Amino acid sequence: MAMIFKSMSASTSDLSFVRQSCISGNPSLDLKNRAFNFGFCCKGEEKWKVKYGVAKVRATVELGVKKGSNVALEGTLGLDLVSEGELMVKGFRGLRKTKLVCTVGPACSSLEDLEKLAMGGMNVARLNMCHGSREWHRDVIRKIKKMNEEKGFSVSVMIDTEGSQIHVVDHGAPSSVKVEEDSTWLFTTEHFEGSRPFTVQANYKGFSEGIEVGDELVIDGGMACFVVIEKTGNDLHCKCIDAGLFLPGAKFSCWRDGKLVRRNYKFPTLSTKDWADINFGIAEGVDFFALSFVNHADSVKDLKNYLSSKSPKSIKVLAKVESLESLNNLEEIVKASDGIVVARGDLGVEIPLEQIPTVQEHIVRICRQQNKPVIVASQLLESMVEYPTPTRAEVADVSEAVRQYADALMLSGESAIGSFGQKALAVLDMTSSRMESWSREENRQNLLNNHKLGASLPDCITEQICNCAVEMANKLGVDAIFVYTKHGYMASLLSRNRPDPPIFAFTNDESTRMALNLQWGVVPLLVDLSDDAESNISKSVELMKSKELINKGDVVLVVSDVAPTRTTPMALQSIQVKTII
Ligand SMILES: Nc1ncnc2c1ncn2[C@@H]1O[C@H](COP(=O)(O)OP(=O)(O)O)[C@@H](O)[C@H]1O
Ligand SMILES: C=C(OP(=O)(O)O)C(=O)O
Ligand SMILES: [K+]
Ligand SMILES: [Mg+2]
Repeated sequence: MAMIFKSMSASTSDLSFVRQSCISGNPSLDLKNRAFNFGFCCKGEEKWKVKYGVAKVRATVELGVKKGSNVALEGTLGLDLVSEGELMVKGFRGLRKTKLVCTVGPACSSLEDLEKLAMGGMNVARLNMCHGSREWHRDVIRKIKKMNEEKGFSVSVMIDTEGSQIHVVDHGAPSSVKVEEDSTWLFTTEHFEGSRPFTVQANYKGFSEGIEVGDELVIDGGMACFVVIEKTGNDLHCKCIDAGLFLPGAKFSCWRDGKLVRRNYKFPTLSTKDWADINFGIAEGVDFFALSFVNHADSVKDLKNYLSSKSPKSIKVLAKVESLESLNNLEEIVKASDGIVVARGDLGVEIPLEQIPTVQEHIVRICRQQNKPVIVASQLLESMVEYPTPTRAEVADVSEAVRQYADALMLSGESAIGSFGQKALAVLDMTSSRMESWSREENRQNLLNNHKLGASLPDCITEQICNCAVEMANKLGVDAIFVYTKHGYMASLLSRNRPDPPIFAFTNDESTRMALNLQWGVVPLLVDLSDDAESNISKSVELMKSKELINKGDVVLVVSDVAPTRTTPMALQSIQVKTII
């Protein structure tokens, strides 16, 4: 029995719903009265396929999917469920290039919610070790891994360290507290239980070192502002000069004559707790560490050295740029890291808010020059923590990050504690897809400057091959780029040029696959690769064809890199253009 129906108006999530239900063998799949804008056919009871671009004929059907049938996991293509679904529905050009990171918190930590986020396009799940117990995080990581394994998702896991920073541990109230103009407050390290009005407790004894009478304390980048009126010992007596709010765990910066006062705390970038969290991450097999409050490249190098001796798999290290110091050492930090997080939350405490946009643009540019993935983070859709729609300004901010060709966007509180996490993810998805297609139409990637990376001849050859491959792919308007990669390097060099078509990166290394989830425009696939490059190419083309992911007439540009062997004693890097017949 073959069923075919074709009709109008629905979204990818409907398709995802259908696929998901098939995989979990949900017999109560209810397709009645649901309309779709893609064709759909079910051959026999167990197999089904989706084709895009078919005629619009309205119909409703019921699907007889056998309970427990394993439809999406057949074959060995190693393409994740979500990319496959998107590709079928939207075609090559419809694949979103910008990657999406969601912070997992109490609002989205159930298996069901994690699956919805994965379906909605979450590429990387971030766990912030500032919050929650290690047991809580372990439970979430295991759920994600189980979901990947059993349902065909490919969501990477990132652990974000707590790091050390001065903040307020108590301000006399359990949640936020209002600060009225002219009210006077005591900032102290004296430990007290319960609440004491107009008293805030700092977490570090030397918190007031270098602060003088007349200095201004700016809370959380402008939530409230105080002037220091008296200093007794380590304690500061302050008067509020700009009313606002004190949030739990608020942070502050000190200003004198309109300039930030730099105070030299000797906090280690990685505290004892952070090292314990890193060991925990290694044991749980996470894919990324995001290192908070990196000031120098050395702390990144230390962690990378530690991981190379202690972790059985490759784990990438991202540096979070969120201090003034890190901006001064930016190039060295970018060079030492596997990627960067523009952590605008804390950055906004350390530098004037109005400088954030230019600093962000600068960091994104440096990262692309150095070929390192970059995540733009914090407050992208902050109002969606409470409301179901974003502000127009937030949508404009997201669009700007996409226009700058950042690799990834990140949700924090929106997904961790917000009531509309899935909706916020959908806003990122839609907004980035729209800006990407506009950028393609405008040919904006021509504006990227092609910074030369390689010094040695082999490196220069690889880089040139990738630059030229992208130029060719764009000019020829090919449907897809295929690349075969062990460590992801060639895939990243292609991604750096922000090509029009998607980059399908075939790798036989699971950690490379998970790392590439963060890279702009790359769809990673886990496959068996042999030493024979030609056979790898023909096998993957055949597999894609058999799944009707590529069709007759499609043009694919293939970039391959063959290491010398005993029989062919020379390295061979090539660009081939294949027309599918
Ligand atoms: N694992 C967690 N458990 C509880 N709350 C969390 C967790 N992760 C994040 N949150 C909440 O989400 C908010 C936003 O997350 P994030 O931006 O990562 O942290 P922060 O605001 O501390 O920098 C946090 O303030 C916190 O209230
Ligand atoms: C991403 C950030 O770090 P965290 O949420 O851990 O403070 C930030 O400060 O913007
Ligand atoms: K953190
Ligand atoms: Mg931060």
